[in-house]
Amino acid sequence: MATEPLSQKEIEDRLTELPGWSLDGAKITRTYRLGSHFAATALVVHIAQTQEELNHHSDLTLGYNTVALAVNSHDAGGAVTEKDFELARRVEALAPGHQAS
Ligand SMILES: C[C@H](O)[C@H](O)[C@H]1CNC2=NC(N)=NC(=O)C2=N1
Repeated sequence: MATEPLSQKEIEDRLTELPGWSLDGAKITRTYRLGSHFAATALVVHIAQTQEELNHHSDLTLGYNTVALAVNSHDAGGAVTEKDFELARRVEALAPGHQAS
């Protein structure tokens, strides 16, 4: 079930498959660096579309040329679930198209 809390080991195992992602407190996080503020803003819009499709939403932070995500599952009491990793994988798949690193 995608909304079951994952164990620490399950989280760590999944993070090994997601370079750049880490566990920060109770959320999985990643910061992308872009070539400009406009490029970072465009990535935010694309991520927002994806989050709406998944009905799963991160805390998105737009910097000068960075986009940071931090996510866990409210419906699971703030635990990390498979839905968080589904979002992370979808963002990892779309980020290269934005020349995000
Ligand atoms: C009512 C709505 O479907 C739920 O609140 C969705 C929306 N987006 C969500 N986002 C996150 N990160 N966790 C959730 O549990 C969640 N649930």
